Amino acid sequence: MATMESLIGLVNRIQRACTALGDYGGGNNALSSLWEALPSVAVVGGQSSGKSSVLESIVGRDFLPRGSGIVTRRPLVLQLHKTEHGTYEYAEFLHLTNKRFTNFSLVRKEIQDETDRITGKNKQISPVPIHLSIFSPNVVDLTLIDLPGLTKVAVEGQPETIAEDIESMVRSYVAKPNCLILAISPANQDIATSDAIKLAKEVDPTGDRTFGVLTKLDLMDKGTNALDVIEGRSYMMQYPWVGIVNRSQADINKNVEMMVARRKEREYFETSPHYGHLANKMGSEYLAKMLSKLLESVIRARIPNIIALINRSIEELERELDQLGRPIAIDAGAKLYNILGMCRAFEKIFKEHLDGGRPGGARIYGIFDYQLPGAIRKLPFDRHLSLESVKRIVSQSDGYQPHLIAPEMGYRRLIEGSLYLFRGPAEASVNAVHSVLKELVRKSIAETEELKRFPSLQTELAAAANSSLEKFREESMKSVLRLVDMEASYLTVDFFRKLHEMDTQGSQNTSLSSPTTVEQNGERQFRTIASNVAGYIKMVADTLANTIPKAVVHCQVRQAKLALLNYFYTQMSQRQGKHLGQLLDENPALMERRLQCAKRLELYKNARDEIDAAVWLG
Ligand SMILES: Nc1nc2c(ncn2[C@@H]2O[C@H](COP(=O)(O)OP(=O)(O)OP(=O)(O)O)[C@@H](O)[C@H]2O)c(=O)[nH]1
Repeated sequence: MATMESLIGLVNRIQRACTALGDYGGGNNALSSLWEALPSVAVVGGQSSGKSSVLESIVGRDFLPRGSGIVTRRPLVLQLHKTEHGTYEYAEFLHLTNKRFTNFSLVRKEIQDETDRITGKNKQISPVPIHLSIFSPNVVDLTLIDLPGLTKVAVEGQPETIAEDIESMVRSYVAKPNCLILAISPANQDIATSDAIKLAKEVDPTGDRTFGVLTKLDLMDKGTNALDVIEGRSYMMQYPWVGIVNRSQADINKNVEMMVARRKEREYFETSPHYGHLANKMGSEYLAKMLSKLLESVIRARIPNIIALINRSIEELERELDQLGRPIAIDAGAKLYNILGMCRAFEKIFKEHLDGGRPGGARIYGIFDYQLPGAIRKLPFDRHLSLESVKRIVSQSDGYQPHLIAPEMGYRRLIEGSLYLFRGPAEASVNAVHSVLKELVRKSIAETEELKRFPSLQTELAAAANSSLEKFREESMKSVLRLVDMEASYLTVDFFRKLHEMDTQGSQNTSLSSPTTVEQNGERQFRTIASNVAGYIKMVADTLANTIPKAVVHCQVRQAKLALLNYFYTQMSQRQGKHLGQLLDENPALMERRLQCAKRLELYKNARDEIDAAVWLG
């Protein structure tokens, strides 16, 4: 397995990549978090407990912002890289790649500026970490996360909820099972009041991953010492407590060098009557080495889980990318190819609706089987052929000369008037089929998976299809009305010949029946006319009930199947790449999702390669 440097360095590299791609754990990503699986050391403590001093002492440099109230307002991921003895020290920020800081007071300023860039000057906090790498021969390979101090009260400019906000941010780090907790408590306060220990007890009740550090031993009241805590009698932890003596505020004000401070700290423990026997296990240098060894062993133990998470995430991300579809190619030819491919996918679904593979087409045939016959049956022929109406129309048609035999003109007027009524059902059939076809276009677009990514193409495709359907409808309307008009333009003579024969026969029988008055004769003749016309209309109705569907299917349904997008295809083939690209503008949220998935997939694949390489380095 890899050496300590390569494993911690490996995790450092993966952590930096995670943050760069927006994965800094905390569950605020819809995507799984690799960060959360990476072991890290979170530095937790109450305000002014000495966190920053411990960090600076471990690094051996003055580089953290200081001040009253809350200074640390964003997590600072501090990645320490041990370099060859004698090499110069420098720092780099993830957000300022290729810029090396050798002046560490500028590092402090950059931390302040970068903090303000996200949180603004109003002392808010933010969970977005700042990544700072320090390369120095005076450090060990180690990653520490400096978190805002667990504060008690808001100061000027901070929201009342600042204490809860900080605690929930700190919790989002320390609650992770892969996170080691460096709990900083000042020795000059009762350990029972330590904010850090209280929180650690909650998230790590067995103390498996809590590391106790006691600062400010030099500030304890004369005649007192912290041996009860340090030797585990006050609060037993899995790992032994480490005592620290950092620079006092006076030392800081005097700019006492960190290296000098480290030496003073060593001397403090070596000469201490209380801690002399523990001197080799006290102080910030020992703490750093021990933390580094502990972090390396935790990483080593977690590598299999990390690899499993990475492989699982790669599969999930590749599956999602397949669903989201790959980015469309740049050149016009590829764009046109993609567009035509999606149009054909749409047409296939549309035809399946019409031909029975999908449910839509049955509605069209329902129009011919139920709606059209029903509409014809409801036509007001009774009213049009009432005795009164027949009398009126026949008389009007005769003019001053009553008809001699059969009221030819009367018949024509009655039939024409009746036939005109068929226009309604004929038009209604055309419009009903048009509505169904439009609805099938809408449904088919919605059912075409490939189109989901391209709202503009969907809109353009729907407009083109509906425009074609409109043309087909106009054509169909002309055809069906022509069918109705044809019935009026030439009456079927045979029908009336047969009627005449039946009438002649009927009148012979009638002469034998009881005598009637002129009035009754006249009425009977009008009833006969009405009945004859009704019979003719029935014959026409039966004919139209068959011919109208034929015309509608021919002009609308068949055309929709054969030529719905012909005009659209012609337009597309004449469009330039730019216009084609406009059709392929994807839903921005979907593009963003694909981008995030692609970046996260790249991160996981790189991490897998890094881990494979580290494991091979052995
Ligand atoms: N004498 C002495 N002073 C210390 C020690 N550790 C920290 N201090 C002083 O305590 C004050 C707070 O130290 P910091 O390191 O800023 O504490 P902090 O927890 O980082 O503070 P915030 O991040 O601002 O909450 C500073 O004035 C330090 O000089 C120590 O071991 N001994």
